Amino acid sequence: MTDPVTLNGESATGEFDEKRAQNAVRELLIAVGEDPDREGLLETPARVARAYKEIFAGLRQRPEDVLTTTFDLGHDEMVLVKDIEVMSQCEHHLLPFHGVAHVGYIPSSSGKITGLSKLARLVEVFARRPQVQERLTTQIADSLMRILEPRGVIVVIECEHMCMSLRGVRKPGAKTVTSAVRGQLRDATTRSEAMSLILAD
Ligand SMILES: Nc1nc2c(ncn2[C@@H]2O[C@H](COP(=O)(O)OP(=O)(O)OP(=O)(O)O)[C@@H](O)[C@H]2O)c(=O)[nH]1
Ligand SMILES: [Zn+2]
Repeated sequence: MTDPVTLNGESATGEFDEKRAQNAVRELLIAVGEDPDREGLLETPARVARAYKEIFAGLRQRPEDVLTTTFDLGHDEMVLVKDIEVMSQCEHHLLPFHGVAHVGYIPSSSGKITGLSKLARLVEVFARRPQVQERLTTQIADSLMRILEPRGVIVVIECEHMCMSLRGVRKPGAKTVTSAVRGQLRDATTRSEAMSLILAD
């Protein structure tokens, strides 16, 4: 069940209307001057609808759904997963932005931790929505803080935006770096320890 509170906007439903998506793609093809009834395009509205369902699947997932496995290992020092591949869609142009996310946290004093893969799954939940990179970064950090109750969180994301490469200003290769730092990771020493781990090869 989708919890609208975790969605990007208050009136978003998270529901996927396949027929409506197909009609919209057909309309778009006509709008760009194509013939949606030519053979090569006959299946395109259905294919694009299925593709959109997949790339926006995060609208039907909650962070709680993926941060399920937690265990108390008594490890209360920093855990950092680096270079998690990010593929998201910019909400301004519905074009991809892609790159990597680095997600780290300092567990609660009881040592409550989650599975490493769950951090990558968490990135997916928020990446598979119409996004801006800043919100993607803060949503990951804030949901980790809320669900895992760690002493601190750091999320750094580096992405190239197709809307800047393919069109508009046309600057391929430009990277946008965003960060969200919470709790004890805001302290200068811990933060620089995390940053040196992130920057190390
Ligand atoms: N802050 C932020 N901006 C983004 C992101 N993705 C795309 N944008 C920017 O959103 C802006 C939208 O600007 P507009 O002037 O409304 O749109 P536009 O005429 O298509 O802009 P240009 O890309 O400059 O041609 C652009 O500057 C994009 O680079 C993002 O994740 N975060
Ligand atoms: Zn864009």
